[in-house]
Amino acid sequence: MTSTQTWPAPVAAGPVDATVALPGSKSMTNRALILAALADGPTLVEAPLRSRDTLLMAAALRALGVDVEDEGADWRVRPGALRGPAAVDVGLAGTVMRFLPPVAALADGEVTIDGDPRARERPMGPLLTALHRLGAEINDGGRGALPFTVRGRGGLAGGPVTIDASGSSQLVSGLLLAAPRFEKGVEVRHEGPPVPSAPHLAMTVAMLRAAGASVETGTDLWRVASGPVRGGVTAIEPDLSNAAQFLGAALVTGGRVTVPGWPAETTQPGDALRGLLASMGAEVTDGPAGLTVRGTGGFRGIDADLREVGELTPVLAALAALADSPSRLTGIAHLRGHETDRLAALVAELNALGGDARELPDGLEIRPRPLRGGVFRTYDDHRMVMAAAVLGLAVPGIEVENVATVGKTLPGFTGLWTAMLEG
Ligand SMILES: O=C(O)C1=C[C@@H](OP(=O)(O)O)[C@@H](O)[C@H](O)C1
Ligand SMILES: C=C(OP(=O)(O)O)C(=O)O
Repeated sequence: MTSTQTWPAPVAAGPVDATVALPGSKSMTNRALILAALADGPTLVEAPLRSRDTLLMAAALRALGVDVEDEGADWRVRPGALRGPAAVDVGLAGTVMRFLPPVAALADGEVTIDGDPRARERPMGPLLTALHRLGAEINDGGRGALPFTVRGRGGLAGGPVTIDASGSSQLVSGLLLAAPRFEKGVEVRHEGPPVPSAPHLAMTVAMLRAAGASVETGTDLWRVASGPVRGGVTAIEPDLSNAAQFLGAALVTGGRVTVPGWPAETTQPGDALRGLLASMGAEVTDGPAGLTVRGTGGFRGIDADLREVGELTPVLAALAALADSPSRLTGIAHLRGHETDRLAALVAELNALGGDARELPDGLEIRPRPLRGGVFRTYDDHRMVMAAAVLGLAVPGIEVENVATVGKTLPGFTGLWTAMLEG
């Protein structure tokens, strides 16, 4: 997925004025696929995201015996008897590497699971230990990381388990999503520093309940009863985290961007953009046309705890570098285990353009300074491409390395970006 050519991030010629329709949510699409694979009948997944992360999930489920077929813009999923032998490639998708192994443990046969070199470094051990305690046989050579083999026996006992999910909420979501199919369901208790990404855990619970599962929650506690998973129709919302760079463009250029189809109620963390961009000085309005963000001229930095919405950090950091006052983004130590060490990558790339960013133990401090053009490295991280594009609106001469890596969640990004700038 790498290319040696860079992408010249376009400078905004003036205030943007655009409506940007966004493809489906990665997080909802990959949860919908897992639940559909475990259901007792077919599911129509409406308006799913088609990107590297979701195509890898679809391929992984097909390898286990699930039928995932295009039906126009939708996906029709027909569950089958889960079976190995199978080889699964998770790429660099956290959702695939954490949601698929519990499903593999329900299969009959061996499932080998591997991914990109960086995926082998992302937090995984607590999930493997938990699965082992719940009755799975996994051979990971003692590494607690990819690659590993799940020796599925056609079912899993389940029951109570304690896990340290401070490295990633997905370690919990993975256990919960497959749990209706465990013989005893599951009771997951978290022990350790705080679990990040609370909205994503709420999304897991909401989507399980919508599929008919019985879920109880407490503080750092989730209980899913054993029982059937219903098929039917699951509509995927637009990806609100992928709205960040487009709405941010309104702020940077003093323009206006509308995202149609913004849900009135949602568990997506991107919904927090409304408050975050407003506190930077944007005017945010909700109407029949969608969510509109208007930049009113200059904009200020923020002091924000992003623990719940960590995936918004790269774009917010780019905005912070262009703001009128300093920013502190905290609660995000776990971003060191994302697609790349995002704290280190953002500091390195902002400072290479003349910026003043530094790492905090759990975040970033960014002081706006005049920036210059240069090559912006993206570390196989889709959100580094998005951050670079935001900077490029105001800073001439930014050349984005390996722009294709944005296809992890938004393959049409450069087209959408150019169309937004053209109005
Ligand atoms: O469950 C999910 O769909 C996600 C959870 C979050 O992971 P972490 O809790 O590891 O940050 C988020 O950053 C990721 O983009 C998607
Ligand atoms: C952290 C992210 O992805 P993943 O699902 O791979 O964890 C992200 O999309 O910002």
